[in-house]
Amino acid sequence: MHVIATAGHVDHGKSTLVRALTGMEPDRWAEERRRGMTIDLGFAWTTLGSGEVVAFVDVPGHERFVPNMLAGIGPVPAALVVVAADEGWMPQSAEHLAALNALGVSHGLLVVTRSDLFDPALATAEAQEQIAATSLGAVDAVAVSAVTGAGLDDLRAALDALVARLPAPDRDAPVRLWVDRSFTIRGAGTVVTGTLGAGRLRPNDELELAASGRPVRVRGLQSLGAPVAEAAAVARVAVNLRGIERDEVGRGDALVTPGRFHRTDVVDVRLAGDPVADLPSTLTLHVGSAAVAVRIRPLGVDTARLRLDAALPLRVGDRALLRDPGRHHVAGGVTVLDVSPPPLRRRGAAAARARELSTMDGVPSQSDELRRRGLVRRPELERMGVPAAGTPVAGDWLADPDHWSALRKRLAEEVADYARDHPLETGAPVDALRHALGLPDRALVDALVAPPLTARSGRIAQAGQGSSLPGPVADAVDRVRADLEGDPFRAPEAARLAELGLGPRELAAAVRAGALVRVADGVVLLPGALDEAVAVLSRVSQPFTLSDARQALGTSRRVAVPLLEMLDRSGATRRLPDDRRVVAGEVDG
Ligand SMILES: Nc1nc2c(ncn2[C@@H]2O[C@H](COP(=O)(O)OP(=O)(O)OP(=O)(O)O)[C@@H](O)[C@H]2O)c(=O)[nH]1
Repeated sequence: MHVIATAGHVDHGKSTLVRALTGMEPDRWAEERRRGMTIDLGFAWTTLGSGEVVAFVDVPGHERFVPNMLAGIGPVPAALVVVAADEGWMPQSAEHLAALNALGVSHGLLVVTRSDLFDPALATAEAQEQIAATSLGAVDAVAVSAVTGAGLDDLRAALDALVARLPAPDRDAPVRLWVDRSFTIRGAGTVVTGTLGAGRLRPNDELELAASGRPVRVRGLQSLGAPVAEAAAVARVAVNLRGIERDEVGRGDALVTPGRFHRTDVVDVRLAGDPVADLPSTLTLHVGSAAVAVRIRPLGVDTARLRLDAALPLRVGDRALLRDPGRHHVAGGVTVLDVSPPPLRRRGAAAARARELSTMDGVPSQSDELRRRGLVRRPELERMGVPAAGTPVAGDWLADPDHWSALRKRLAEEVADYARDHPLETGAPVDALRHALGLPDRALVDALVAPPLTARSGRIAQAGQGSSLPGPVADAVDRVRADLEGDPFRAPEAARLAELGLGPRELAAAVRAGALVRVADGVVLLPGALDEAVAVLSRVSQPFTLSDARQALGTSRRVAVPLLEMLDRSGATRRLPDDRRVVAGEVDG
C-alpha cells in the first residue's frame, strides 16, 4: 500500500477528486458535507491498474484548518498538489506547498482540477513554476475534470508511475505511529488511526504511548476498513488498544516501540526558510501529527535550539516545520540534528555549539555521535535514530576510539598518582577512579584496565605496586623479625609497634605484602609462626588446655587465645566439648 496526501487551496476540488478516484466519500462529518468544506482529515483508497493500492489522506484547504492539514501530511511521503484551473494559484496553494517543502516531501504530482470550467494551461504553468522551486522539484502534471471524467485515466497512470518511484519503507524499523484520530467503538474500546511510515504492527504487540509512557497492547488491527493479521509500512492503520481510555490518547500523540525513541523537549535543529535571526521567539512546531509551541534560541546562521512545550519522541534526521499561526505563515523547515543536546551554561558554549552544529547534517551517524559524546549506551544511540554497530567496550557502552585511548591514558595517570599518595595500598579503588575520570559506570573502569595495570579485588594497581613495602615499613618489619627471633610467639606489644612506626595501615600493608601474619587486631607474628605453633603443640600431651598451650608456646593469653582460634578455624587443632584441644591427627585422650 501507498499513502498519498492531497494539498491545495480551499474548494479547489481535492475531496471531489478523491471521490472520483476512489468512489468513496472522504468527508466524514455531516457538517463537512452540509458546508461543502473539509474541516478535518478524510481517508479513502483505490486499487490502481498495476494492482498497487493507494490510500489518500484528504486534507482541508481552508486556512483555519491548516493545523489539521499538517497533521495529515506530516507522516506521509508523497502529495497531490491540487489547483483549480479556473482559480489558479491561491494563498493556501502557496502555504500548503511551503509546508510540503519545509517537510522535505520530494514525491508528488500536480493535478489541475475543474478543467471543464477553464483551460488548465495557465494554472498548470503557474503551479509548475512554484513547485519546481521546492523539494518536490519538477513534477508531472495532469488536468482532470471530475464532472466529465476527463484526465482521470491519465491521473491513475501517473499515480502508478509515482508510487513506483517511492522509496521502499524500512519495515524492520521500530514503530512510531503518529495518531491522527482517536475514537471509541462500542464493544471494542479505544481506536487510534495513523499512517504507519516504517516498521510493522501485529495484534498483541506491546507498544507505548509516547506522551505518557503508558504501555498499551494492540487488541485488534484494521487497514482499509478490514481486520488484518499484520500491517507493514507504508499503511493506513486503525489500532484498537487495550488498557487505554479514549481521553488518554489523541492527535499528536504517538504509539511507539518501547525503549526505541528518545522523548525530548529540547532539540538542536537546522532551519531552512526565514533567516533564523528574523524568527519570532515562539512558533508552533509541527512534526508527525503533533503541534507544540516552541521557544527558539538562535545558535548559528541556520541552526537553533528549540524548547518544546511538550516532550515528543524525536530522532536525529526527523523533518518538521515551524509555523506562525497568527500570520498563517510557514516560517521554515526543520531538520533535527540532536535530540539530547548538551546544556549551554559556560560562556562561549553557544558559539562552540553553533560551530559543531554547522558540521552536522541530520544524517544519523554512529561515528559522529560517538565523537561528540565520547561514550554512549547502544540503546540510547538507537533511541536517537542512530543505527548502532560495533563491539561495545563494556556492557552496552560504545566508545569513540580516540576518547577511549585518552581515558586509558588518564586512568594510568590516576593510578600512578594514587600509588604515589598511598604507597601502602595495593592499588586505587575502582570507585575513586570512576569518579576521577567522570565515568558513569564501574564496568567502564574495569574495561579500561590493560597491562601494565592490573585489577584485583576492587582495586587497580600498577604492575608490582603493593608487593614490596616502602623502605621505612620494611625496616620496621626487620626490627620485628629480630624481636621475634628465638621467641616467635611473643608478639610485639602496642607500645613497641608504635615505637617502630607500625600503625594499623602499615601493619595491614606488611600483612598484604606477606611480611607479617595477622593473628588479631594489633597482634602480628612472622609468616612461619602458625606452622611452628602446630609443631610445638603436637609435642605436648593431648588433649591440652589453653594454659598448657600458653606455656608450651611461651606466650601470653593476648596471643594464645586468638592463635588457637585461628588454628581451630584452619582445622589444624580441634576444640573438644570440655574446652581442651587436640592437634588434628593426634590421638585423643
Ligand atoms: N465543474 C467542476 N466542478 C468541480 C470539479 N471538482 C470539484 N468541483 C466543485 O468544486 C467545489 C469544491 O470542491 P471540493 O472537492 O469540496 O473542494 P476541496 O478542495 O475538497 O475543498 P476543501 O476540502 O474544503 O478545501 C465543489 O462544489 C465541487 O463540486 C470539477 O472537476 N469540475
